[in-house]
Amino acid sequence: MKAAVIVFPGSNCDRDMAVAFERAGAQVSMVWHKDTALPDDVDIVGVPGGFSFGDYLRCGAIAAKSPISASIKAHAERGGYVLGVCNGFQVLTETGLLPGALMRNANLKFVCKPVDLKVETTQSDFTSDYDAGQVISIPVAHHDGNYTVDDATLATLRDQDRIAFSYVDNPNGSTADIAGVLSENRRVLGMMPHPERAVDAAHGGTDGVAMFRSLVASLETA
Ligand SMILES: NC(=O)CC[C@H](N)C(=O)O
Repeated sequence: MKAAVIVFPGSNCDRDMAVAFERAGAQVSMVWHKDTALPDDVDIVGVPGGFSFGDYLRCGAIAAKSPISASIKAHAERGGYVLGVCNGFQVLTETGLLPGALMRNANLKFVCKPVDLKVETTQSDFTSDYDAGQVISIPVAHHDGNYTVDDATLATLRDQDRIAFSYVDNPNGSTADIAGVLSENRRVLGMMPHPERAVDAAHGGTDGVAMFRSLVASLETA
């Protein structure tokens, strides 16, 4: 299974995401944002966390205009998998691959701590190794994590079972406590918490491992 992890100026979780994929058994290439093409036969693109372009304009807005972003969009539009974490989730909303926007945290502060998440759906290759309703602990680290959608979009996300994770104790003001959402075809996941920072006992927890393992296992058998 082949993964590509995108590197923007200011990415800081790119290596962590690569290690998480590698430990789950994926072959990983790092792809600079100025490249125009993804490696051949890539199964999943990881859009990592960080502060791309210093968070100027809006978090993720400049990265969404990088040359590689058109290829990420094309990959998703032909049914390819994409995982966007934190700044990566912000990039995916800015490209239009996922609905909604990540606004400034409700308390206007940077929040950096492990949080409890409820697994809202197991109907995706990202979440199938968890149990429905399972509570997992995954770290957050952001100042613009306040996921905001209008009522009609929220109703669609609920009707289509596209809320992947919700916060048990909402740290940022997100609509309906949403921590992560899936695309309509369930192959693009964006989430503010960092599963790649929870894949080793030294991280203080390993609840992120199941996501990378289930992805690699399902993409290998696909
Ligand atoms: N860890 C991250 O990816 C942070 C994303 C973004 N820079 C924010 O603070 O909201």
